[in-house]
Amino acid sequence: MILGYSAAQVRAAEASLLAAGPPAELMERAAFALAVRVARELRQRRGRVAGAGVLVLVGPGNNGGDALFAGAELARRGVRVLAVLTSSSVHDAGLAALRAAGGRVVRAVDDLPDGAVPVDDLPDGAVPDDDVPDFALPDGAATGPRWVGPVLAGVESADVVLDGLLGIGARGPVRGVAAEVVALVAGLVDAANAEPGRPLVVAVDTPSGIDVDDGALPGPAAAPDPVALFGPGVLPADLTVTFGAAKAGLLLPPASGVVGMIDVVDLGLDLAGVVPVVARLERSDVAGLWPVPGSSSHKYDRGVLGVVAGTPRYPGAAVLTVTAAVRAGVGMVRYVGPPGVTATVVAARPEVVAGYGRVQAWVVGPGVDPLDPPQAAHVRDALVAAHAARLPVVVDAGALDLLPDRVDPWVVLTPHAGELARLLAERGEIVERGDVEAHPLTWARRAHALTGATVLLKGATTVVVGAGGAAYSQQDAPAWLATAGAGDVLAGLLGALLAGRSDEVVADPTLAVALAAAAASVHGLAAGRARPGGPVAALDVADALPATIAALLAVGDWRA
Ligand SMILES: NC(=O)C1=CN([C@@H]2O[C@H](COP(=O)(O)OP(=O)(O)OC[C@H]3O[C@@H](n4cnc5c(N)ncnc54)[C@H](OP(=O)(O)O)[C@@H]3O)[C@@H](O)[C@H]2O)[C@@H](O)CC1
Ligand SMILES: [K+]
Repeated sequence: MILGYSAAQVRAAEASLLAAGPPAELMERAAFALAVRVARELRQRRGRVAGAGVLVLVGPGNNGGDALFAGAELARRGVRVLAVLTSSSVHDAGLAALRAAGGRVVRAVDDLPDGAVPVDDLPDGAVPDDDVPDFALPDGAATGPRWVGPVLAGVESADVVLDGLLGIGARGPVRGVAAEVVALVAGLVDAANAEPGRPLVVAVDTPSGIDVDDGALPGPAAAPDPVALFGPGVLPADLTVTFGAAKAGLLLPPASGVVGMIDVVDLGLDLAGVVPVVARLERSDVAGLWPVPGSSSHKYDRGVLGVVAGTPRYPGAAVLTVTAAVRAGVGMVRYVGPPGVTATVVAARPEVVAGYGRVQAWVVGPGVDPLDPPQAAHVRDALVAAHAARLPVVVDAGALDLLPDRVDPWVVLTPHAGELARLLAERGEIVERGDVEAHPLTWARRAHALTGATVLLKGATTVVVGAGGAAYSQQDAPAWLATAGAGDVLAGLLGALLAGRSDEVVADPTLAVALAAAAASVHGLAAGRARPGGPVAALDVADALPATIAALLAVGDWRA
């Protein structure tokens, strides 16, 4: 499990370590680990470290200090290091170390005296002069500040760009020259995306331009400058090397989309007893949550799932939901719907039993039109019956419009951003889809507070919140999974999980939150397994569930 903490939690945990030893020691350890990680990337990309090019973007604080010390270590290993300073004062000891190791420095500050050259500190003989090459400005940038040329050349000749502009001290959108550097470098890297030699962007602790605590992207979303050269207010990373513990913002959307791989450097922080802001389940965690039948299990204790899904207009949603539940290993499915849809469902899945009966959990809503009286009545009946019998329910799609004001915490809502905005607006909040997308954790929490339900907010990164403040973020799905019917499969899969552990979920509703996160994870993994690297249809995802679950459980066994 990856645990994501707030900047304040990390600083508090660091305080005791800082009190125990010299303050520079932590930074040296962080920087050394970062340099080793970058060296590994360079070796993989080029076969050797010496002779590689690394561009280091340096901000005013300790994040810049980390980057400078790492740059120094890389320079000692024969890497051509060019540091871009975005502030008139940077970490002194880090800068001295970089200079001593033969690194070169460009000052990207607006207050250069007339006639000053932005490149300084070229140690005699340490680096050939042509290492900071001609600064040909592209069209449209000819009037840009003088540092633009060296930065352009630096990006062009870099194997790795190290983003040490801002870490956990960042507040709001990137300001000043650093914002221009972010925009320029992000634009250049993006433009080079299709090229084989595009530099790898490694974020130091966090990508600059994200909100470290809630994963928001407070800067401009697109080019602030009409010249296409300049990009957005964040520098997307391929790899984030984060120190001490993962920061919550790395796990939370939308920032989770710009952090790349996450590597946590252990600094020996003591976070015991500190409740993380958000958690991400890894495969072994999901395996541990899965209800696995024992030798004496029968279909009833494996869970019976009631499903109210589909209408004559959307029969496919019912087929997808029950197929996913059956494929996920539920003991039995009871389907409730109009006769024509029932016939289609039973033809597709002969295991399904039609009509009401005893169940351990419900899924209501996939493919249901809330204005379709018979199915809307079934949804309402199921919600009432589930509340009376204390049974978990997945409330999806059309059933979200039929939700009572308050529900039990073992009721799991599965909206996407637009549906969540509508649900919140109906409860008096002034919020639109874009607001939910910009601050998904905040609005999912609000929906939980207003309704009492566990809330699974679907997206490229899925956020789940619920009882006790528990929050998860899962990012296991390929982009191809954004396809019709994928939500129906998720609802059926989650229903199977809740039915399999129904009593435990009601006894401890935080389990509903974890199981919803597990379902989101398996959903994404199954999509990847169904059609690796290519388009995937919803039914393919459902069909890939048994093999996906088997592979997860094999990992679980191996770890045990
Ligand atoms: N603590 C530890 O033990 C360890 C910490 N470590 C490292 O330290 C990092 C934290 O360092 P930090 O506290 O110096 O903050 P950092 O992120 O460098 O930025 C602060 C500077 O940025 C400025 N600034 C703020 N917002 C801005 C914006 N939007 N746009 C532009 N500027 C902005 C802000 O200015 P101010 O707002 O104060 O005017 C201030 O000058 C941490 O992420 C990790 O890398 C590791 O070495 C391990 C040990
Ligand atoms: K950074």
